[in-house]
Amino acid sequence: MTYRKSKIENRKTVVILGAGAWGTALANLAWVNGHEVRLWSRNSSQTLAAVLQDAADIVLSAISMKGVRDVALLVKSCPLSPEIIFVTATKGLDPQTTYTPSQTWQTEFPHHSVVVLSGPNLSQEIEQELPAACVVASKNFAAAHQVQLVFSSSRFRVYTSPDPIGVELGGTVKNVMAIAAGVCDGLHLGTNAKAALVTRALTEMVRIGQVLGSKTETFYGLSGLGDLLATCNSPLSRNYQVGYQLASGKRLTEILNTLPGTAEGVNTCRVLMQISQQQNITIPITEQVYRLLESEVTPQQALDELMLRDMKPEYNQ
Ligand SMILES: NC(=O)C1=CN([C@@H]2O[C@H](COP(=O)(O)OP(=O)(O)OC[C@H]3O[C@@H](n4cnc5c(N)ncnc54)[C@H](OP(=O)(O)O)[C@@H]3O)[C@@H](O)[C@H]2O)C=CC1
Ligand SMILES: O=C(CO)COP(=O)(O)O
Repeated sequence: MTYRKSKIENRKTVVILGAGAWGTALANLAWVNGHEVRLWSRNSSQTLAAVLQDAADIVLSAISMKGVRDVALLVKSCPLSPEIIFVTATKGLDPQTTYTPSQTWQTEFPHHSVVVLSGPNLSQEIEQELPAACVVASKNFAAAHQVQLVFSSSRFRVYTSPDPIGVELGGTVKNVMAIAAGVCDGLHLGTNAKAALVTRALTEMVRIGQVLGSKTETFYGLSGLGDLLATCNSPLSRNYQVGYQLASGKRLTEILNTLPGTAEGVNTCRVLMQISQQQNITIPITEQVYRLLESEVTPQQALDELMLRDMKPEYNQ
């Protein structure tokens, strides 16, 4: 599907891969700014090669994590301009490689710039034209700035960052924390418990990020704390919904069968357990979410495990 609007200066051709909730919302943001937008999904009538022809400037992937590698390989099989900037908006981790989406794209396209787009961006609110902000992060500032120009508007404020992995990990790990927050609210544990959970969740995100090569301050920005607050506090979040419904006693398969769209936190939790074992990272909240998803503990048992961990200082010296 191709959308065209009136001519603007510096008009770009933006190909969006993935016509789900987030891909469609991002397509609209670029389109209202006057760019040519082509939206592609695996069910499209047009082939990917046809959509990518005539020198697309930006190729943005909003594919669920499970499809990222296959789609990246499909893109690689098409003729491409060497100038194309890849943007990834997926929040997940590859179970086979443990790579982030940007690492997957960069591996397949080592000579192209890759930009991560992430932030507190519940797609339903963005579709309602409510104001929001996000971060675009890349090792190549010029590429991040081009993406900033394409998506910025009076209702979508876009910041740049030089820390793509940090920005990506914030959006990815908080999905696991949103499952925990949903459990917390589903069990009606109160405001104190929720504040403690979200605060310790941020500490856990920083700890993971430090081992995986991110800047600590990135986690205190929009893509870390910002996205954590949005998803841990909104019933619009699918990950929060997973936790909330687990707390009511529903089984995971039953919840996922009726969930609208993707809850990446379920898969991310499993990959984080793999990474924590390989890298020896302490991730108590993620571990309890994992055990809950695997039906090894009840929500109440998961809570007890977290409350009765060994006593320790708030910050390790
Ligand atoms: N919705 C939101 O508020 C936000 C979502 N995100 C992230 O964006 C990503 C997509 O989320 P969202 O749009 O909500 O999810 P949806 O489930 O609505 O859409 C997922 C998209 O990915 C495609 N897809 C899934 N599996 C495959 C596959 N194996 N091969 C090819 N394509 C595939 C789907 O195609 P098909 O329709 O054919 O199944 C669909 O186009 C997730 O990583 C999510 O965490 C980030 C910020 C906000
Ligand atoms: O990432 C999101 C908001 O920033 C969307 O969260 P969910 O995938 O949990 O719906």
